Amino acid sequence: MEDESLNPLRRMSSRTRKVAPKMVAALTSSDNRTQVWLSLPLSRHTFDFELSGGVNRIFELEELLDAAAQSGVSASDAILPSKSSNRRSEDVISFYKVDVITPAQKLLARKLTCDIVSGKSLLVTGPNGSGKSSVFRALRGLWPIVSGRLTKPSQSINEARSGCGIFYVPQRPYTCLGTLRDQIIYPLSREEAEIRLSQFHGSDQRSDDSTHLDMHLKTILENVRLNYLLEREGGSWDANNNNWEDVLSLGEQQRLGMARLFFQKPLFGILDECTNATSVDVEEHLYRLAADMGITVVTSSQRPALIPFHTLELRLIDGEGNWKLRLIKQ
Ligand SMILES: Nc1ncnc2c1ncn2[C@@H]1O[C@H](COP(=O)(O)OP(=O)(O)OP(=O)(O)O)[C@@H](O)[C@H]1O
Repeated sequence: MEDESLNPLRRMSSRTRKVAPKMVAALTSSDNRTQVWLSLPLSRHTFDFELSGGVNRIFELEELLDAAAQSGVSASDAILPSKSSNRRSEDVISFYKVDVITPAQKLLARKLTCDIVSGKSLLVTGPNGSGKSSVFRALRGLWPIVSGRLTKPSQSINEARSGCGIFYVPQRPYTCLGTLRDQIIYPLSREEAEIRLSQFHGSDQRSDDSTHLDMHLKTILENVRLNYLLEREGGSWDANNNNWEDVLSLGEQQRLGMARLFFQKPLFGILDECTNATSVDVEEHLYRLAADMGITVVTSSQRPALIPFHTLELRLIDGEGNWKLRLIKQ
């Protein structure tokens, strides 16, 4: 277990935690970083903590600046950890010096350092076998982080959006046993989905929740251009097909995967080549929807058409540990 007393950032007072990002911001825009840090007004009470935390943050900042210089990205815009003083840990996925290593001990990304901030989507690119999916495996916790630090929003319900923090959509979504409705609300049960939906709208309309849910799902189905599925099932959400995987094409399954994303409406959507079997125009439409819904996407894809939907590109160069960050747009 981590000894909290050894971590100066954890030892900071809540006031200091609020102030620290501002200091880092001030530090960033200054040539004389240490001087700017120490010139901030600090009360006697918190000075020791702030100084020890500050020294560590200076070291971290310098390492991040080095990483930015190596990667050719404008550090202030892309990878600095706390540019906005308002940023909450729930609003960012942060890789800090993470070594992405396969279970066979092959190093795919060395000291990966990158902040994915809410509103700034990331596109992960690279040749076959370079480690794109592996970065996602590390992000999902399927592979342990043995070196470096990965922080991300909790999966639990986010008080601001009533959705989950992160939702993962794989290339081939799992089709569950059950009704057409179940295919969209998976992994939630119908009751959980009804509760989730009433939370989305902050409503008390529990009496007609089931109708409300089905109407909402119909809109989502239309959005992912699968409304004909409902018609095909005679308009019944309770249509129960035990072999959805055999009945649906891969492109349809992928659009169902995106329907799940839109139902969950998370802060971050992790999209692992999950639209590559759809046509480019449908794919673009789906990404526009995600942006309109305020979902920040982390995408693995080789399709150039998706570049404009992202702020940053993480390129895994060779599957030998080398990577590069590129700012696509501000
Ligand atoms: N469980 C595993 N154990 C050992 N090696 C693995 C494992 N999973 C993946 N790898 C290896 O890690 C490397 C990166 O795989 P990954 O699936 O991340 O590549 P990718 O960039 O997503 O490839 P593609 O573009 O083909 O989907 C490959 O050489 C792969 O064989």
